[in-house]
Amino acid sequence: EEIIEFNEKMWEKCGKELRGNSATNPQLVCFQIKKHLLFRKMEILSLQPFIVQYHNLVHRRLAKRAVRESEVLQLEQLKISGKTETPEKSQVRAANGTWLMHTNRLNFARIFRNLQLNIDALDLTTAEPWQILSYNSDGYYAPHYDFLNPETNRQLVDSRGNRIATVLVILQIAKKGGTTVFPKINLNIRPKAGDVIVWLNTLSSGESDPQTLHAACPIKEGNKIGATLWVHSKGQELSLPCSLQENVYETKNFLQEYSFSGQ
Ligand SMILES: O=C(O)CCC(=O)C(=O)O
Ligand SMILES: [Fe+2]
Repeated sequence: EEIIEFNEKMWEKCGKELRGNSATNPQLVCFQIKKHLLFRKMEILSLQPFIVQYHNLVHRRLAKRAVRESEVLQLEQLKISGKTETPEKSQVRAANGTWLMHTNRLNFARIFRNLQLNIDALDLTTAEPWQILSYNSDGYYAPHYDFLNPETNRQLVDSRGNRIATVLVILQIAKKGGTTVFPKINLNIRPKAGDVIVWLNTLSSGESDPQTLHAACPIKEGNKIGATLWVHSKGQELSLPCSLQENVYETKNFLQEYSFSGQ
């Protein structure tokens, strides 16, 4: 991910939750999605960039189990490598992290299948392994773009395309702080455990969308755990809605991939 220069001012929007207003922007609505006799709530937080929040997509109990599974994982990882004795500390990210194959662990596999069933506009198998992030007190993820710089990630981008979308599963929220902030569009999301935030990283031209700059705000109290899938474009350019003007998918029409009823 492309890290931009770190700057404390970027945390300015981290305080209270910031959302668009559907009274002034009628496109910011909440849909009931019907799927397999279940209803899901999908709320549009922003159209450009396209950002949605699925409410309670992952059952509380499953989220808890995945947290427990990830704790064991991190211990295993420490033992295996034998050198990562302290949490990864860097200027850009102060969190513990680990990679995990999509379906290698029972509960993450369940979550993966659940996501794939519900987010059917994206082929999640193109995603990099789960990136599990555990933020302790004072932990954060500095403002960055998930979209890769093709110059410095040539091999990955050439073989799998770029990271068109990010799927962030909130497994546990911090007591205070730890919101997901998009400072350039005045969005500061305080999700619940079990919520899933999905956004597209590109403009309809396929270029990186500069408005997708985002961060995990510093944790003030408690411990936040999230699991990210960075979804690559390869093989699904044609399954995304297209624009007649350009030979690329049209993110504004992404919505039409969903079947929904009412508001
Ligand atoms: O934890 C968050 O709120 C943000 C995580 C993130 O930006 C990422 O995984 O790319
Ligand atoms: Fe990110």
